Amino acid sequence: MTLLSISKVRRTFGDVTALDGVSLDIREGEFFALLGPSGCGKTTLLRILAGFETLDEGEVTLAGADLTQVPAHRRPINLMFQSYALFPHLSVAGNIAYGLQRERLGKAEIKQRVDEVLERVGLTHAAKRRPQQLSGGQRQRVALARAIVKRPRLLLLDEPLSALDRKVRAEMQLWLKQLQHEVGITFVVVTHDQEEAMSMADRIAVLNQGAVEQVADPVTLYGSPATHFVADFIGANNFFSGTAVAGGLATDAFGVLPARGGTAAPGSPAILAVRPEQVSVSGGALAGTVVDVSFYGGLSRILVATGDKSVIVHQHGAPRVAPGDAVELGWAAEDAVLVRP
Ligand SMILES: Nc1ncnc2c1ncn2[C@@H]1O[C@H](COP(=O)(O)OP(=O)(O)OP(=O)(O)O)[C@@H](O)[C@H]1O
Repeated sequence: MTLLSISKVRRTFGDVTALDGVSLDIREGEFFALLGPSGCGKTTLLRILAGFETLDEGEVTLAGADLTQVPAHRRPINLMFQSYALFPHLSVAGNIAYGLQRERLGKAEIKQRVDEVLERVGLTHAAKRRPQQLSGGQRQRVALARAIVKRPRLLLLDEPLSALDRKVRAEMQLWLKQLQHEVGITFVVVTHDQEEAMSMADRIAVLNQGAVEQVADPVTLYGSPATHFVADFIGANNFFSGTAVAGGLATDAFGVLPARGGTAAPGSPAILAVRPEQVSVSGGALAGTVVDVSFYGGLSRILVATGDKSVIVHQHGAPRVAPGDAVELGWAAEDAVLVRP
């Protein structure tokens, strides 16, 4: 069931078009990510949903009711900022209780809800501590506790993990996803980090220059990107340009390269995208020379020169080629996809 419906939303700032007719449907209970590079408009969209920003055109409804006329504090929506902005003079429990106290709930109910949420985020033992006595990951969990204790219908998270270091971030990604499934609140997270979006979200909208390029689940986005931008933004990829034909892409330099049809119409200009892990180094039709090999433990990254192009190949485990080796690059047609330029 659709919880949040965003329809043809436009927002300009002077001559900058931050949102250029964005339409999205977000389902009840979903973990949804808005992903895109800096400046693509994702924060503006989040702020519109939260009620801190107005729109020029378009509609936003929550459970069928117009949201745009509802002031920020009356919306059943909570926004968790990038900087968690915890009150330094309040304890962890005090920080979490704050919003409920402002709603003038009874003491007993506040205590019960705070205790429940503390347990949910694994911070019962730290209830009396001050924010500055916590680690970055723990502070993050307090901020989340504070947001979910109010039981919003929709929780908006702006780059929620960006303040954390890499290792803690990876743990928090898993934790956040579990938490979301447990509490069942619809999450909309803004991020420019494609790995973060891929690992957490049920569905992702990829934004580029104020417009939605594609909305899909992570596996579909990775395996069947609709556009060159999506294929490039998500994960590593190799690209060839040419004309879509039956069975692949016609190129000037390499003849017809095998690929599935994807989103490119036959006869039209198209880009072939093939993931490095789908490219093999023997038995293919593209003659090349290994230029560089790097080993990353579980993965080897091999750079091959063919014609005037460099192709990246990933091999599982230790490399099985060395610089200077002659190779024959190839891939199966179903492992490459034609996308719109
Ligand atoms: N209040 C404002 N006044 C003028 N321009 C703005 C304002 N807010 C946003 N913009 C512009 O609108 C565009 C989209 O900004 P937005 O903050 O939504 O992007 P973003 O994808 O969230 O980027 P980032 O990841 O860097 O925060 C940018 O070009 C930005 O400079």
